[in-house]
Amino acid sequence: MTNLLKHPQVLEKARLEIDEKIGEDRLIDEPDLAELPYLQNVVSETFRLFPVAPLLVPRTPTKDMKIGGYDVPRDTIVLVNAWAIHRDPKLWDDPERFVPERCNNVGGSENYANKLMPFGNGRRICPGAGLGQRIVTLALGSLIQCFDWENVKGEEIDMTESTGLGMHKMDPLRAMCRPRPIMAKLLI
Ligand code: HEM
Repeated sequence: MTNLLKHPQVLEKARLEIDEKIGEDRLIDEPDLAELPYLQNVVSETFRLFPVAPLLVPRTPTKDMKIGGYDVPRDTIVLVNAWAIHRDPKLWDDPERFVPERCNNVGGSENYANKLMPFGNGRRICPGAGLGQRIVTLALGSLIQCFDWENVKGEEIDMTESTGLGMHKMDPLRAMCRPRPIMAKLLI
């Protein structure tokens, strides 16, 4: 939601997609997500720039090994910096910019699994990845479908990130929302 308020043109595009595909007669539901590729891209691009677990989960190799040319003795604590990989200019064009369109190729020919890893990667990848991605997308889609959103007048959105194992905003988001007509239609 913070990224959407920072980029109103993205919010508008996501709202148009929802209005066109779902309409005003019913609420967005889980099976609809397949028909909402732009909304999915918004979530993927948010996970790229702001991965929930920026260092994934610490792992330790069970035997001596080489990783990326470095000798790593067994039992070493290995951290994968997904945050840095997600912002590596060798992997992404203009990596600091929030551009959901760049995620159009997820699942396509480009090997996203090796560079977009908000749920980790390989054998120990998050088993709840599909569920987690769907829940976040459905929650965001519902907020967009049901409310008009805008910044609190006169307030700049502070994007400073917290430190720690999980990433959240230092300064919680404050935003204004107004119910859209669909709310009156469905609730009354
Ligand atoms: C947006 C939601 C979620 C995010 C961002 C997320 C992220 C992650 C990450 C980064 C890891 C570590 C992967 C690695 O070390 O390479 C992980 C592991 C794990 N996640 Fe999730 N997760 C989410 C939702 C869920 C849900 C809904 C479940 C269960 C229903 C779940 C269950 C697990 C379990 C059991 C592991 C440990 C896997 C292992 O070590 O083999 N996660 N998750």
